[in-house]
Amino acid sequence: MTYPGPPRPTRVSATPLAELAGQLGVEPPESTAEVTGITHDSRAVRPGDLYAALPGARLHGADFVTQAAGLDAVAVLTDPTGAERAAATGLPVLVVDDPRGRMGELAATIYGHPGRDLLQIGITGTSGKTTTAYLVEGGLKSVRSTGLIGTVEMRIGDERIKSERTTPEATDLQALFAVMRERGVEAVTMEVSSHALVLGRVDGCVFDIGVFTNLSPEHMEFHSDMEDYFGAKAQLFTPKRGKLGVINFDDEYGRRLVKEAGVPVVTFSAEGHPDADWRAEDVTVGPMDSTFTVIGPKDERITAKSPLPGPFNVANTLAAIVALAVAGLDPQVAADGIAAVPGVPGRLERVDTGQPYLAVVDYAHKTDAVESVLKALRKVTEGKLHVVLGCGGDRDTTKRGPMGAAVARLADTAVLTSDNPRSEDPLAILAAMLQGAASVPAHERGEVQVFEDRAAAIAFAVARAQPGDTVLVAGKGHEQGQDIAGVVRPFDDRQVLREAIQQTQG
Ligand SMILES: CC(=O)N[C@H]1[C@@H](OP(=O)(O)OP(=O)(O)OC[C@H]2O[C@@H](n3ccc(=O)[nH]c3=O)[C@H](O)[C@@H]2O)O[C@H](CO)[C@@H](O)[C@@H]1O[C@H](C)C(=O)N[C@@H](C)C(=O)N[C@H](CCC(=O)O)C(=O)O
Ligand SMILES: Nc1ncnc2c1ncn2[C@@H]1O[C@H](COP(=O)(O)OP(=O)(O)OP(=O)(O)O)[C@@H](O)[C@H]1O
Repeated sequence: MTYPGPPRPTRVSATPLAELAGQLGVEPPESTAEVTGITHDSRAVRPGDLYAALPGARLHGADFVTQAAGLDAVAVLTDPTGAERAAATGLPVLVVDDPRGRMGELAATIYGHPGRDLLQIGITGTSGKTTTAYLVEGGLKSVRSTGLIGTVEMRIGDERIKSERTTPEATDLQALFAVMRERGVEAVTMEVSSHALVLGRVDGCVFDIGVFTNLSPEHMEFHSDMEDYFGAKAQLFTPKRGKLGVINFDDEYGRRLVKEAGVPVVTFSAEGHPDADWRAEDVTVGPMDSTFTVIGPKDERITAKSPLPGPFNVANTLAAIVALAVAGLDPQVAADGIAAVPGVPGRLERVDTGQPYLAVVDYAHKTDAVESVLKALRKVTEGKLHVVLGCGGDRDTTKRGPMGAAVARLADTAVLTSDNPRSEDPLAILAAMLQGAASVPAHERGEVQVFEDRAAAIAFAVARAQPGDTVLVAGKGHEQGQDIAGVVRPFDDRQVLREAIQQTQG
């Protein structure tokens, strides 16, 4: 299948290859080639592109130069190990030690620094990036033409494009910014993952506002330890990447970031901490939303509503209001726009077929998120809490035990099941979760069941539900596939849950 890549701008002025060589500080090749685009993926090459042939963990882009040349790339950027293969195509080649680390700045040049014409708001943190991004976009919408980039989708105004990952590669990101600029977008809100910060995906960006939500153990297959993870996130709050930070004062790592950030910061506290610049007070948590008052540094008093349940969504909502306030919006206008957001796909998304109990799908797939969402639902459920949960394969293995323990402790019925086992044996993943569940003392533990088949697990949880109970299907959220042994089969928790409920309704 051809990888289509992201949308591309229709108007790009050509950049002489020699100018790009000058930018990289390498000898200009004997070529009059002019570059009108850039991609790191041979399948996405368009005529006039510079093809960045990158060394990867599995492959080397230089193995695909023939395809790139066949699609009319005009030159290749690569590292010394790819140089010979690239030169064999006859195309001019630019060689640098770290092409991945240089392609962001080249992409920004090739597309004419589109980010400079956009208000850029970047959101980072372990949990809450997607939710906060949707809330910021919702608050901005009534006053600016907006773009959104994140895990669920990319939006250019009203056009929606499926996302491949949380933060696109730099070549795709700069092209996307250029398309946004071309279509009159004024402000872009995007999620900035720690992978993106480490792998140079946001090179070429200087965010007007960076938002930090929180930090807890995650991605330990990628980061050596929490210091490394924190260091990656902190990059967004250096002059190279950002101008101003909006930081969660309730989070331990947030308070540390306040001291270590290299840019001015503004703090917020959903717990009403008096030392925070902006704080939430008089919080009333309802079953599906929360209301509160925001107190600002100049004694502003804003009436706010989080359109999603749970105390953590008060924090996400407050973060969004503060980000927009420091961007110059009237905070009450921002809060009103946010209150009207109809929901965020797969984030505490309700499935309602008229059943006498609450049924929700959520993307919680990290220990901290699982704990937050289960505690939040504990508060709103009138009856028992039945939870379906799995852990992904080929990802951070350290969270399997803690997630099993968390669900065993906080749910009345914990139904452990598969969640993208990928190349791993689903039963081995489940065994690790079960071990965690078994570590919870029997008197603190709910019923624990195991179903390798996710649809069977969902049906079991639904069969347990009584009027007033809550069924949570956690982990996949908006996702529409289940990766078993490298084959992605269609699977949408929302649909499977709906069908399971309907079956019980006869
Ligand atoms: C660790 C990581 O992020 N790896 C990314 C990296 O992989 P890699 O450098 O090892 O690439 P590779 O597969 O060896 O291929 C080498 C090169 O050959 C190129 N290639 C390959 C095949 C081909 O036909 N033609 C071609 O040109 C590839 O585009 C690549 O440039 O570059 C690839 C190309 O862009 C990415 O697809 C890949 O993301 C993988 C799939 C991934 O799963 N990343 C996840 C972990 C990720 O980035 N997650 C974050 C965080 C999400 C969160 O917060 O939870 C995200 O931002 O999404
Ligand atoms: N501020 C928060 N604190 C703790 N948990 C949260 C917070 N916001 C959301 N969550 C929980 O984490 C899940 C993921 O939320 P969201 O998608 O907004 O975060 P994310 O940072 O984009 O996550 P990911 O990196 O996994 O895509 C939600 O479904 C919810 O259960």
